[in-house]
Amino acid sequence: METVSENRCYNGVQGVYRHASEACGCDMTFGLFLPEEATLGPVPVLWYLSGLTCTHENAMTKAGAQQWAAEQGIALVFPDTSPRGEGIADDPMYNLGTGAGFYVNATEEPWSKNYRMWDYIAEELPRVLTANFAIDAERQSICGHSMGGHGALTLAMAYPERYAAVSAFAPITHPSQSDWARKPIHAYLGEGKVDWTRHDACLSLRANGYAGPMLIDQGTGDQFIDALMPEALAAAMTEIRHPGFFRMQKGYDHSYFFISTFMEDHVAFHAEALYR
Ligand SMILES: N[C@@H](CCC(=O)N[C@@H](CSC=O)C(=O)NCC(=O)O)C(=O)O
Repeated sequence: METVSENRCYNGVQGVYRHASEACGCDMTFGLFLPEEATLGPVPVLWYLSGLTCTHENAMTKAGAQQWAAEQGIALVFPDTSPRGEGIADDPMYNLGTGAGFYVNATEEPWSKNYRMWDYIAEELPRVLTANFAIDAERQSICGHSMGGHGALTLAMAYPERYAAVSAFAPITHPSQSDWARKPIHAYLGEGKVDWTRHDACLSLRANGYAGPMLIDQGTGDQFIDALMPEALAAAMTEIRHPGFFRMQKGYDHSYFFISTFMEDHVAFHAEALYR
């Protein structure tokens, strides 16, 4: 593993690292914030899954999460959103290919060789983190934004024993019905072949339930709200009587100004679940 950079940050270290990924068949870069407590022993970790067009860098530099994670003694991991680089399949559309892995294991050509973001996030990167850093694999929690909110919700619902809690900022809630997500997920997994109970949070919630803590923030001024379908997740949560928090935040859009405004709440929410 290669250290790309390390900067002191809120008494901890904000690092960027690169490693050869087996799951994605290429080098992958991720950001990792380690609080001061990591110098004494393994610390809990909060995953942040980013949205369309993002690299590991967007949330790391714009979400303002480190100060709250430092207060709680929690590590933050900022993975990339897709495999990328020379020889990796891509598409001119911003919601397919580079920056748009949608947290699935592609089965269709030309994507299946590299686009295995589900395995990368659920299997490979956790191993890399615990082998190289003071991270406690028994205390993980997960959040995300937009496409990353979809990833966080579906992974948390698939592995309820692994993640202490889930939260999302403006998640794509119902990808089987969303103009943003249906087409790319069909490209990766094949139209008519998608197990939507695994890759659609609303359908997963209805099919399998989810007992963990859940916090959703959605801006009322979000320019992409039609594709995100917050009403679908609110309905699914209500139907299964999930005791989660679903907050419509007046006037907020889809940007990192929205995310950074509510990041303190999300980190505190995960800390409560991780230290329970
Ligand atoms: N290219 C599109 C949308 C780009 C965009 O808004 N991306 C969001 C995530 S959207 C859902 O997954 C984002 O986080 N961008 C990075 C950032 O730093 O803001 C367009 O331009 O309309």
